[in-house]
Amino acid sequence: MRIVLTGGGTGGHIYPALAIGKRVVEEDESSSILYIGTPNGLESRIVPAQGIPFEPVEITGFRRKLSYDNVRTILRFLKGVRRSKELLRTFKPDVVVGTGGYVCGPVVYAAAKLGIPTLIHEQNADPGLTNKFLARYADCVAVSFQESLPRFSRTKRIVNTGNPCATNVVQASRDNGFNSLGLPNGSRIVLMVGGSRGAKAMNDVMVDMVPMLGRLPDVHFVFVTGESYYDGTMERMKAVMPRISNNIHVLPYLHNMPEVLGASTLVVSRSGASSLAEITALGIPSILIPSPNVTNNHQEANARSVADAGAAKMIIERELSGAALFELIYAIMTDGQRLNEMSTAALKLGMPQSASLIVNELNHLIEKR
Ligand SMILES: CC(=O)N[C@H]1[C@@H](OP(=O)(O)OP(=O)(O)OC[C@H]2O[C@@H](n3ccc(=O)[nH]c3=O)[C@H](O)[C@@H]2O)O[C@H](CO)[C@@H](O)[C@@H]1O
Repeated sequence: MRIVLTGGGTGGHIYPALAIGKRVVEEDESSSILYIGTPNGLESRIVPAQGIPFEPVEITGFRRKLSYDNVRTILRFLKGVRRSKELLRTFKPDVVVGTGGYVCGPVVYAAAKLGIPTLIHEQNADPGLTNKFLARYADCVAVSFQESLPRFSRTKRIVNTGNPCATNVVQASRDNGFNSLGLPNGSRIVLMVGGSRGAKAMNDVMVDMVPMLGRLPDVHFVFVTGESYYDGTMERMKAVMPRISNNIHVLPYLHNMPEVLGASTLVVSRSGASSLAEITALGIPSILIPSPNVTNNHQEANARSVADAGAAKMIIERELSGAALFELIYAIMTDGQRLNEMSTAALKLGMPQSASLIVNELNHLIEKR
């Protein structure tokens, strides 16, 4: 298969695209991938580092209010469409896949106008602006949450495929997760992580909880602060407890997140779409603290969907405190039946086969052409 992937801005748009590319190559080694992204976005570093050919297209986003910048954005969009058409005519893909972010706009639109089959993937329960615009041009919209199906009514085909990041985590080794933390297999782990960049509000609460954690002596707490917050958080923890106990493990970032997730009993997390797909695919009970700093508060919609199914408890950031979070962790970790019930509910939502479902859709689109 010759496939163009496009998506960018945050890891939340890039990792699903890469997971789809990985599955395409697993199914057919002779496949060729071209990734089209913005020249300065995160994708311009992540994608070439994985050995995938990358071509840039300049684009900026629309402002939600009427402004002169929007005129410039439209002109840049049209230029982006011309550039995308050149790249597509040269690469001659069988199919084009967009996973959200502004850059998808010109690329998927250009592909549709050239008659190349297109699929867009929406990660969030509340769809993004670019995907809403592209939905009427794409041949297929793949969503990750059941409740976003009605949000794409003017689409040729719509399917719930889940988020392909889920496929990566179920392939990972749980034993490696314990080993990498230096813990015996089967240790009970509470993993707390504030998304790919860390979250100050969650780090503040980690510090507040340090003196309380002795109440759960058989539990290991793995606190992931985010690279930029690590030094400050460590300093504050040491001020509270000069010799941090052996059951507290503080790390700036986890490069083997799928393995550590596999080893975790409970996860306390932001509710970014990929994180939720990973947690549910593994059937891990969770406490979700949505980031209030995202468009349309979409992390709360993501979290609500998982909490309503009984797989998670949600705490709104303004109601977050060390004491409140610890009481909830304590209640869940000391109630085996509740852990089992939450785990079963999470597994029901999880879609570990997501990447194959999407690649099947791509094969259908190509056959139909
Ligand atoms: C702040 C922000 O705008 N977040 C948005 C961003 O997600 P953002 O990229 O912040 O978060 P996601 O939860 O979607 O993805 C994070 C990814 O990073 C990985 N990870 C994280 C920490 C770590 O130490 N190691 C590691 O590997 C996770 O396993 C996951 O695969 O795009 C998502 C998809 O549109 C949205 O739902 C989020 O609301």
